[in-house]
Amino acid sequence: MTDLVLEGVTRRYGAKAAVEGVGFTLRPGRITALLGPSGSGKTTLMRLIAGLEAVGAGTIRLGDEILSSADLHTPPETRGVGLVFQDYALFPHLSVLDNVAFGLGGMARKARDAKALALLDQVGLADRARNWPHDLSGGEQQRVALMRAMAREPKVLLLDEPFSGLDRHLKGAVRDFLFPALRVSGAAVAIVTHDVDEALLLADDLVLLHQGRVLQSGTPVDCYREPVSPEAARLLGEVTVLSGRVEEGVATTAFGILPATDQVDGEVEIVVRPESVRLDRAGVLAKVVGVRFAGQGFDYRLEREGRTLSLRAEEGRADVGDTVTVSLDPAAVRLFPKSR
Ligand SMILES: Nc1ncnc2c1ncn2[C@@H]1O[C@H](COP(=O)(O)OP(=O)(O)OP(=O)(O)O)[C@@H](O)[C@H]1O
Repeated sequence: MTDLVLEGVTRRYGAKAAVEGVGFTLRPGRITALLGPSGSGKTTLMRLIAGLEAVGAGTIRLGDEILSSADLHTPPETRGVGLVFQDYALFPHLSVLDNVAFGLGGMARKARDAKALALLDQVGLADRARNWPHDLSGGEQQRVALMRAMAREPKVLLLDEPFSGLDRHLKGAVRDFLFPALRVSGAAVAIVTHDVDEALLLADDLVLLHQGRVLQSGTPVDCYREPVSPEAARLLGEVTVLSGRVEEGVATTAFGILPATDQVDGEVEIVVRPESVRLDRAGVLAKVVGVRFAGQGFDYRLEREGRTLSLRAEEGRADVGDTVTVSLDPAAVRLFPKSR
């Protein structure tokens, strides 16, 4: 099993770079989520890895084999890379079984059908083998499309928004079967998603993209807890960026002071997530300007000195207009020297 490695990958459309100097590694048996706002280059990267686009600069290699460089381009069909797009289009004129068997090209018919049936069985659809795709629900079609891609035993599997279009319940069901199956298959898997919670929950690795560049890559825990910049932090959920000033190891903010012994004196940006703000009798006064029930808890909007901040609390103890006392959790907030 081999790593898929991107180094310095650039692709331009006219004067504009859709991706620029991108490097990351997809590892066998691991699922890497590409996360980033619309237009950050996620789909372009998938197309480059699949070989549907040529790179302008940089290399894409599978182990020692170069798949793409400025002067070399392996065609998509010989890369060993499987691609499943959002609309997971099955061939409407082929049965469910034949759709999966389609991926098994060179085999004798009987062996091919037996293997396709075994794959369908893995996802609980063996009894639907003789159906037409349109007889199946969206979630079932999704599973068939994935099995069609997996039938070829790709070394790399790319999934572009595989869960968009599925309702919440179906998403859960598809994910529960899919992710363990993908890890066992040993393929290096990349998944494009807009859903931050999904990426944090399910991926082994993240690649955070912004304007065609990688802001940060690493495990979900590392990316969430140790963002490299306020921009990277913003990609993984709600944050407030407070400005502050460090003097002699102490940062002063609108919401109180923080230890900052590892910071040089000067202006800083402080990344605060809702769960890094605590209701604290010893804290500073803040006014509640919004309360929202969020299922597992309550989201408060707090205001102090003209700055607002979100706080997540288990109990709904305060209403709009109330005053509460809060502090920032020094272990959970992150300070960055202010970029000029
Ligand atoms: N064929 C193309 N011609 C011109 N520009 C393109 C082309 N494909 C992509 N781009 C541009 O490259 C940038 C990256 O696009 P890409 O589709 O990769 O982003 P994305 O992160 O997948 O976005 P989304 O989440 O909206 O799908 C965008 O600015 C897009 O307009």
